[in-house]
Amino acid sequence: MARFSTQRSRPLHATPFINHSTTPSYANHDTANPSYIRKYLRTYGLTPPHSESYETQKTRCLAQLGLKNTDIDKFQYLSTLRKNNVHLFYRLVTDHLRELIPLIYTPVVGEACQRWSEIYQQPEGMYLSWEDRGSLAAVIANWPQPNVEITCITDGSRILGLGDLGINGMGIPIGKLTLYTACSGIRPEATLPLTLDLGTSNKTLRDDPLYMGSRRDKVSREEEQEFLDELMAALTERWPGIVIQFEDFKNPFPSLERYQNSYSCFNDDIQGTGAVILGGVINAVKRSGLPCKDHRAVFLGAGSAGVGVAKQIVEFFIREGMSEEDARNCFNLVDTKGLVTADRGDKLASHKVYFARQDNKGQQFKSLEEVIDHVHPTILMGLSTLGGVFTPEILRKMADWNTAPIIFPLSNPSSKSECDYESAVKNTDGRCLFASGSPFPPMTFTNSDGEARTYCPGQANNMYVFPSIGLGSILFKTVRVTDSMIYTSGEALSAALTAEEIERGLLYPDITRIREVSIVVTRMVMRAAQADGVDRETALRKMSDSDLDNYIKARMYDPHTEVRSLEREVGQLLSSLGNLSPILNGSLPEKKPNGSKL
Ligand SMILES: NC(=O)C1=CN([C@@H]2O[C@H](COP(=O)(O)OP(=O)(O)OC[C@H]3O[C@@H](n4cnc5c(N)ncnc54)[C@H](O)[C@@H]3O)[C@@H](O)[C@H]2O)C=CC1
Ligand SMILES: CC(=O)C(=O)O
Ligand SMILES: [Mg+2]
Repeated sequence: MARFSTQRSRPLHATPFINHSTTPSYANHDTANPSYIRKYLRTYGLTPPHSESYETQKTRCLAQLGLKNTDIDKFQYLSTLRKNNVHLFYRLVTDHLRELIPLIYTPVVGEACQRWSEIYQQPEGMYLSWEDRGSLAAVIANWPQPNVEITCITDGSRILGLGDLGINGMGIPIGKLTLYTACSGIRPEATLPLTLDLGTSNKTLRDDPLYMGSRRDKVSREEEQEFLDELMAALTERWPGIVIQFEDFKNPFPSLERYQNSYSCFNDDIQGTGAVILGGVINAVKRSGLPCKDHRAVFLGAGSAGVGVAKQIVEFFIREGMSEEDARNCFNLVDTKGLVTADRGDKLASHKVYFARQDNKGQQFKSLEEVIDHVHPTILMGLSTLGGVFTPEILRKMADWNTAPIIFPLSNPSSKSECDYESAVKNTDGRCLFASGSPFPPMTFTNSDGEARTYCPGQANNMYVFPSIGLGSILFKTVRVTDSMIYTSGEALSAALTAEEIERGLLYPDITRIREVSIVVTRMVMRAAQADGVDRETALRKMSDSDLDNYIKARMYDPHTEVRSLEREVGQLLSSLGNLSPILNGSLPEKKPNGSKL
């Protein structure tokens, strides 16, 4: 009798039943599997006998999660669940996005990275070291999943606002890729978390006996570039068309410039952040009642995120009818030396030059307070990693000068947020248009007119766009990720709010709708790719919007239907062999080569 093939057709490429210690167990021992599936998977007898419902599994998981005392315990519980029963993990996450995203992503992933050496339990993702240069393709060949479609790469040198954490930054690619799966349905086995061990400037880590990376100081910029050149070639050689997301590199501008026209890649901190903040700002500007030309923005932080965000908003102001010069003049960027001006006396990093003020008449403004008093901003953005720096005094000034001040403290994790929601609401009498990088809870507040209501903060985090940029690029097999694809993702996000969400005063869609929003944002990203001629799946071009939405939805991994589709596929396979009934009623007719009768 023919042996059953273990290969199944998949919406996105996959080889499901590889059981390798570094990958989640796709041949999972799911207690929901009916007995004939267990027999097919050869897991019969390896799990408790009763085939239980997802509701029962969920009850148990949530109860176990509830028994964990700390956020890190919860983070670890969820990591283990992802490893042991990947479909159950994603069923749980997609059903409880609001509660679970903060545990698998910011803020808790920040603490997890800080304590990675201490809490490490199991391999997830790949580590590539400086010593591996020259052999990166051979090391990458060790990754057991054959059909990777997207990778997220960090060198750990700027993890959230927590500085250089070396290879302990691995929590970030894992967390980001988990969101790719949860939010836009890229199959879990098609994702590759990648951390580069290129040394660390963090001496405390190098001296820590538990640290698991190399003890060398960070390699030079030239060495890093040489390494990345080899890495990009090796990744695309093994997985042609792979989408490559750069994450949390200190000064990632040179790499983006170097690779963006020759690979399907993007930098999430510059571009993803730029797009997501664009989305919120489009809505906030509308809500503020002021035309673009009357806005004045102060950005604390002129790094990857600050400059990336400012550039996207300049583009928005231009599209709203302003000249580029007028649009650029709405922006005032502040770094450690104060307001970025052309005549400040220091050599500006090249990414800051575009925004250097020329109209300061020789005057220099050294502190945020001085800049604020000089500019009287309508928009205050924080991308500085400086927790609490938007003081009550600064917030009150924003409220004095503006009917609806736009205040976005965007640094992560929560401890680095430039202010919290409560302070922003209280010090602006509830009038601020607010969004933060890490989540804050809603609050009730009674304003000076005696009106009490519930206020809901926005979460302005690139998680609203990168999953769609990635999925759109994968589905269209784009040759590169264009500026227009990035801009369009933010614009599409801004338009994705429902009437009810607008009524509630939200600037971003409710997080519980993220999968639904991702379909629309993905479609718009694909349309932008199509307009730029960078798509390779040309058959999709002719689809109407609704057909394309249906196509995207059908291609998205859905953990809830995964067990059902497995049942269907096994059923079809067995019935096509004309041999269904003996399997379904519990016994395979022939002895298997490994001696098992099951
Ligand atoms: N909400 C979101 O989706 C995102 C948030 N971020 C957050 O933004 C923050 C910054 O990220 P990057 O721009 O990539 O980092 P970066 O290191 O490139 O830039 C940080 C900037 O802050 C400035 N800065 C630092 N200390 C300062 C001080 N004492 N006074 C004035 N300026 C100071 C630096 O001069 C630099 O311009 C991080 O906390 C990160 O977590 C980054 C990407 C996405
Ligand atoms: C969200 C993100 O990418 C960051 O904080 O770096
Ligand atoms: Mg980041």
